[in-house]
Amino acid sequence: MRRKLIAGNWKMNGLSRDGLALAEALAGKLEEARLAGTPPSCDLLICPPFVLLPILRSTASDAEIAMGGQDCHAAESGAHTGDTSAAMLADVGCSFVLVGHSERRQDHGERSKDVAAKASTALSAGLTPVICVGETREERDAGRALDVIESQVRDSLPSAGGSGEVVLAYEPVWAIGTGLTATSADVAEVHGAIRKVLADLRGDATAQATRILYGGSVKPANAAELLGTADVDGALVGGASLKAEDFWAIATACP
Ligand SMILES: O=C[C@H](O)COP(=O)(O)O
Repeated sequence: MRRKLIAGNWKMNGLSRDGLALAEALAGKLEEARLAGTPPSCDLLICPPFVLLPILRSTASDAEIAMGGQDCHAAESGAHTGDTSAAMLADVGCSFVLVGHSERRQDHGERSKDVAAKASTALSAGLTPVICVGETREERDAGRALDVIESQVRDSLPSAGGSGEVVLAYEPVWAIGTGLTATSADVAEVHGAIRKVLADLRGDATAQATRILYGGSVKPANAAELLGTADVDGALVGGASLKAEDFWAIATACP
């Protein structure tokens, strides 16, 4: 049984006071729910901007909210101005890191082989990489969505020698921040295809144990349907993760 994971990607939003207020509001909701004997049935993860991680560390860890970075470098350390290593993320309390988000692929020219290298370094640092994949509108309209996603999964997974949990996140690029979402049928088809690739590469047991998240305009209003879709093991939430009420409503929509 895969426990659902609701992950908030705050992207490049919020100053320290905003981040702290958001984390504290979430922690408060969790505490209330635990005291009432109704804790959410999912794991919670927040991925704030790098500079907020040390500031949020104790609030997150006291509330048992996992923290993740939004990216890491593929190298362990060295002359990489402006970059952050996986070990640095672990050092400030992260247990996850997003890799290969479409905004990184678009804005920074990251290719799947770069994503695989980052995922591999993340595993070595003891982090769980959340490997993001997804097709563009043009690719879907051309009937190439499944091919594109399958090849992104194959090429973005760390080498088979790497051990440790990975999480996959399917985010159709055209659904990110647009208010558009894939239909449940499309999501089920893509998630099923991703699980098949995982089974092919890593075997059935690993494929069945691996969480595959959906991302792209997940909101309180559509969360229950998306989270109830076959092979959907959680959500990677952007805009709606910036409001504690909305993120909490998504978390509590987990079946
Ligand atoms: O990482 C999160 C995704 O890019 C989804 O963002 P969104 O929920 O604002 O569409």
